Amino acid sequence: MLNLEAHSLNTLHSLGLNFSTLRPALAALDWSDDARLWRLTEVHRDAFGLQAGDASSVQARALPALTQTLHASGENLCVGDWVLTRRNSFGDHWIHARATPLNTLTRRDPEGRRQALVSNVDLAVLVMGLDHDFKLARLDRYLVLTHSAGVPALIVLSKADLCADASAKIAEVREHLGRSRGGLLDILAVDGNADSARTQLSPWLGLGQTLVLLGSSGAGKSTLTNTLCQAELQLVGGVREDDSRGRHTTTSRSLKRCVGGACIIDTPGLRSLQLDADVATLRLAFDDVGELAAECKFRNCSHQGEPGCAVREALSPARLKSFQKLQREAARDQMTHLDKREQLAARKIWGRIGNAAVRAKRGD
Ligand SMILES: Nc1nc2c(ncn2[C@@H]2O[C@H](COP(=O)(O)OP(=O)(O)OP(=O)(O)O)[C@@H](O)[C@H]2O)c(=O)[nH]1
Ligand SMILES: [Zn+2]
Repeated sequence: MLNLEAHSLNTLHSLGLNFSTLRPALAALDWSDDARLWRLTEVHRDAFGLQAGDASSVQARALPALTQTLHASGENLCVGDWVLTRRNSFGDHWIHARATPLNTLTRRDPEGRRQALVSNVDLAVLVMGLDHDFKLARLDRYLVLTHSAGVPALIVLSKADLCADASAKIAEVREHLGRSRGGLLDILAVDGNADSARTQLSPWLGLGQTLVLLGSSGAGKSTLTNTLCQAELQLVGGVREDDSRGRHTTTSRSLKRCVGGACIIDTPGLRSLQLDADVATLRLAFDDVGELAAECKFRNCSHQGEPGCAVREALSPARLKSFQKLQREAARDQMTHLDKREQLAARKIWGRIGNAAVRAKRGD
């Protein structure tokens, strides 16, 4: 039975609980034997950090039965989840249930397995530095991630204090994204160390909101988190001067409460973001391509050079390149094991033919 008297709604709201939308998922859980509701705020190797509405926090482990059930459906516990625990006779907390999340940002790990990064978020803040970190193709990729999860996104260009003309950079991003909407709310340029960053982001920092900061290592996520929380909560790492790459200071996702009342999940910089989006999802995320494609001369236009291609005409070449790259990735991920073996075999044959041709030319 849903036992929320024990957890004052107000305090749970301060942890980001949206009770009206999450109620069905919570009601479906096993609340027997004094189960307690927590928000999962940290993921460690074999334990989870949990916070309750009254600001108490504990370390807990997940019951193998829960982990296995989630695993079977390609899911895993992640920061942002709402979970129930019970204590055993030693007083240890064990997670036995998880409320089905309202949304989950998911990627594929290097082995191709689905990996939930964060769940139940209201806004994804895509942080990109106005130094060597600035890459439009990365934004395209992150926007597919957020769009396919149904999470609105805000682009925050950090290190504006190091950039001679931050407004021009905002304009560059706007031009690149063209008429794409894709759940993008705004584009800001901030100095992550300055109080003004807090003011700029204040419309999104209200009580009950959960924000997740995403971006590469050294982009300035922890710096911004500290400013938004007005405290030195996160270790801030240096950037290697030669390439502005960060040092991966943040090693796990964790949830902080910021001054305006919102909760902020800072994530470690992702070295690679392999999307978990199929070709159809990708088309939805690139709504600008879909819209323009309707105006192409040929209905099955591949936008690779056909005459009368509205996509090539109106879309920025860099955005089209992103779309085509991500489309190839999605198609490859969608291939069956057998398809992949066949493709590999074909590549080997072409490789051998190529080598033979080279040898013949050299007269070996
Ligand atoms: N001048 C300036 N420096 C910044 C700004 N934001 C971050 N930095 C610096 O950039 C470096 C990396 O910042 P972090 O906040 O640790 O980057 P991160 O994205 O959290 O990196 P990971 O934890 O590795 O994912 C630090 O030396 C910061 O001081 C900014 O807006 N202006
Ligand atoms: Zn076309």
